[in-house]
Amino acid sequence: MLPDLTSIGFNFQAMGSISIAHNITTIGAQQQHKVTKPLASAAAQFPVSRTTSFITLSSSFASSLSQFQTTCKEAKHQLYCLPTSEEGEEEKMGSKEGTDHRIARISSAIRVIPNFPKPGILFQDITTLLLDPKAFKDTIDLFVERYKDKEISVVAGIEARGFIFGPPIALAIGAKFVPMRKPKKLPGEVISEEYSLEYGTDKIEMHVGAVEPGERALIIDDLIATGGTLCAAIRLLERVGVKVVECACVIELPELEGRKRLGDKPLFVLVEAADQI
Ligand SMILES: O=P(O)(O)OC[C@H]1O[C@H](OP(=O)(O)OP(=O)(O)O)[C@H](O)[C@@H]1O
Ligand SMILES: Nc1ncnc2[nH]cnc12
Repeated sequence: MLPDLTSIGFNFQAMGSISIAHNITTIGAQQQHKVTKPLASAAAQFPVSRTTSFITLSSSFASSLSQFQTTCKEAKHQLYCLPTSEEGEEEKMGSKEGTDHRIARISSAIRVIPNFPKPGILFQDITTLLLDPKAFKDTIDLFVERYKDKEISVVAGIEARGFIFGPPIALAIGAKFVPMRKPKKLPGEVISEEYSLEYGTDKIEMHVGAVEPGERALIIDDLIATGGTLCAAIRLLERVGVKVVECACVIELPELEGRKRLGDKPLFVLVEAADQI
């Protein structure tokens, strides 16, 4: 059953607050994210569970309703709604409210494609986030705001999607960018680490000499699933004496418990994907 989003939006505005929740059992595959707890005042107001998803009631959401209808799938989710501010009004950089709006926009710009690349995988597609320059910029800004004063000299980006988010962050915080690539892509001498994935195994490599012992690194990727990729990246950097200050991803798949695999290495994410079933 498809919810009446127009009326939710109306009630929402009338209440002038975000403290409204609707039990809705149908959710579009495109809106299956929730805002992570440290960043969301909304999350603080609601008992956020794994089966909670946020959507943004915006004109872009409304216009994607027909697509929403075609991609709808049965899922036992509770749907919480965050209001969007008017264009231009949400630049309260650094304020909690401004941050929440940015996170909500980022979350709703990520598309979820079921059964890609294999049956049973809910693929978190960040290419739609890149189509929204505001959401893309907000993504980079949130990372830059967090890391600009942490004396990071290396941003290590993981192939392929870490190459999209890593370089603008590196430039903004005055750090070098080091690509961590799939096997046989780097032309120089490399060191490598193997890892297992949600769907297979792989290896990452880094150029010898790209980093110096004692440097402080931030590792960037689009997503953490099992955490195997990030663990391999951490091992690779630590082998050559680099301190990994933190790992950062746009999306976390919490049910795969990759965060646990990282042990005490800090992980910062912007949105958590709803359950992968
Ligand atoms: O936490 P994990 O279970 O290790 O999985 C996360 C990794 O999986 C995806 O990349 P993928 O291996 O699909 O490679 P690609 O970006 O080159 O397509 C994603 O971009 C991460 O790098
Ligand atoms: N569900 C998923 N979506 C996108 N990238 C992934 N990498 C591993 N699992 C993924």
